[in-house]
Amino acid sequence: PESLFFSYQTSLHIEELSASIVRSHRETTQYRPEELQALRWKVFSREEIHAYQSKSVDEMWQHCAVRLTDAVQYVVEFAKRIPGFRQLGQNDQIALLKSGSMEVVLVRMSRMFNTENNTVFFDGKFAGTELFKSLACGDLIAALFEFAHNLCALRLTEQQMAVFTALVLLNADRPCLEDRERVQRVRRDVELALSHILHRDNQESLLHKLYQRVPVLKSLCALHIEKLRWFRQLYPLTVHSHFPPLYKELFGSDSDILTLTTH
Ligand SMILES: CCN1C(=O)COc2cc(N(CC(F)(F)F)S(=O)(=O)c3ccc(C)c(C)c3)ccc21
Repeated sequence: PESLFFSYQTSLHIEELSASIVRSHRETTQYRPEELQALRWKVFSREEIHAYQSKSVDEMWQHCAVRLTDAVQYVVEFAKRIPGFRQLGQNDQIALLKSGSMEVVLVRMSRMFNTENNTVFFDGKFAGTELFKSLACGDLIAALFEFAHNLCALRLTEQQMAVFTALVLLNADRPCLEDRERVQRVRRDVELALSHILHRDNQESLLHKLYQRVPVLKSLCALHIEKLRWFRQLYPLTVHSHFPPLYKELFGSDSDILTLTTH
């Protein structure tokens, strides 16, 4: 009957959509899970930790800003490969990336977390919270670790992570979107893909656990922006002349959207 054919067509489309998002995820993550697994016990020595802790606040912030910008660039690449994302208006693509890229970086950081010794992958090895002391934002670091730990504990597969991060980006409620309905239409198919994957993995319960963590993502990003404002007041020159342009454009207030639109 008609309905059977229709549902077959839809599920084929959803299967293809999931596969293409997972492929994009694999192509745009800096480290494969197996690489991180192999490195999981490479931790920093006391001397190395001391070296990081002796960096000045602005030096360590600059160091992290460069890494964060690098990670964001991969997220921009991932977004561009999500079917339907490129068909959105240019301004809407930028609005989604401006508000969502940090959230995706934070979700991806949970892949780089080792829950056994509470360390996160940083600069090639696994680091505990004490290494980031010179950032002088212990509350942000603690919140980052807490978030990464809780999400890592859900043991998402790469496929689940891939489709979940696509959903984080395709949020029709973001500020200053010109065509919300269009974003919602692209999002709907990705929502079907996530429930299809979770159903197939027999892990439907993960769906509400993931959605429960979205508000924490938002508060973490808000805390990051607040810290960045604090830092910018203390070290305006460092931000002005040493922070990557993409970082300032995404997280700074002066949003000249040049860097984001370079293909
Ligand atoms: C302080 C600004 N900041 C945040 O507020 C949100 O998270 C961040 C991540 C990253 N990098 C991870 C990335 F490269 F994936 F982005 S990191 O330099 O490797 C790193 C890894 C781990 C930690 C604990 C920190 C503190 C840094 C950089 C900056 C931030």
